[in-house]
Amino acid sequence: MKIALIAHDKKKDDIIKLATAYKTILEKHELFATGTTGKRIADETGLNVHCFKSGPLGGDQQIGAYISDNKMDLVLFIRDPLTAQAHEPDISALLRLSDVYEIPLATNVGTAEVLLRGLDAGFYEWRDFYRGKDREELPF
Ligand SMILES: O=C(CO)COP(=O)(O)O
Repeated sequence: MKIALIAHDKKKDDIIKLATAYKTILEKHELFATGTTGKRIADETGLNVHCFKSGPLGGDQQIGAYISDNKMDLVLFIRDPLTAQAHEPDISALLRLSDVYEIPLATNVGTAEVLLRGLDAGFYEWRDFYRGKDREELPF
């Protein structure tokens, strides 16, 4: 599965803890991230992460493009709900596209843990079926 990992600045320590705790699950998958989040995860956990641009410079949009191309299976976006973000429209667009394409999306660590455990238990095997199919072939 292709997994996107994103965290706002005040949540970066939380996503490092999450990635460390679930490293044995995450390392079985292909990991993507916005720039700063991805660099920290790679440096601090040793996981292999493909880094897009930093979020404020277009990284959220790049992940959104992957979703719309049916090339992302899961989004773990640990958001900071208490700080205004200059690139809020990009964030909203990413969340919206996750919903448009029915991609499982966590916006906090609690949900991210449930999704990672569900992933490891095989709950997302339906994504293997739909990945690579054209938009017209999808059921939504
Ligand atoms: O701002 C972000 C997501 O909206 C995260 O971007 P960085 O990982 O580059 O800090």
